[in-house]
Amino acid sequence: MPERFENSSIDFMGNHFEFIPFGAGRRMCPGIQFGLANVGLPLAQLLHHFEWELPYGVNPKDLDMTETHGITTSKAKDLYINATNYKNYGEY
Ligand code: HEM
Repeated sequence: MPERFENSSIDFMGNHFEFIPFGAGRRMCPGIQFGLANVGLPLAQLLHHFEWELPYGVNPKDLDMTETHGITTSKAKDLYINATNYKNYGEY
């Protein structure tokens, strides 16, 4: 639920312990800027170049968003989505 941080003053720079993806304190991740660039840029490219849709007949309300717990949190059930190149829509 990333939207829980909307309109919130909580940041990820190690000052608020409810959200520390890069750790905190003197052993905090030194690769934070490199890491952020390598999340933001590929994500922006994927969103820019593809149309993303659920497979035919799948209702968004039926998506199982159950999480598993480990070193990182991930979805318990795989998410299947169709990526269509924007070129097929004749936009470029
Ligand atoms: C989105 C990407 C990344 C995430 C989420 C991440 C997260 C973390 C976390 C949680 C820690 C432990 C901090 C602590 O103990 O308080 C850490 C440590 C570290 N990270 Fe990253 N990291 C990322 C990318 C990178 C990159 C790109 C580099 C190097 C180019 C890097 C290098 C390091 C190093 C060397 C440490 C150990 C720091 C120490 O123990 O003093 N990380 N990282």
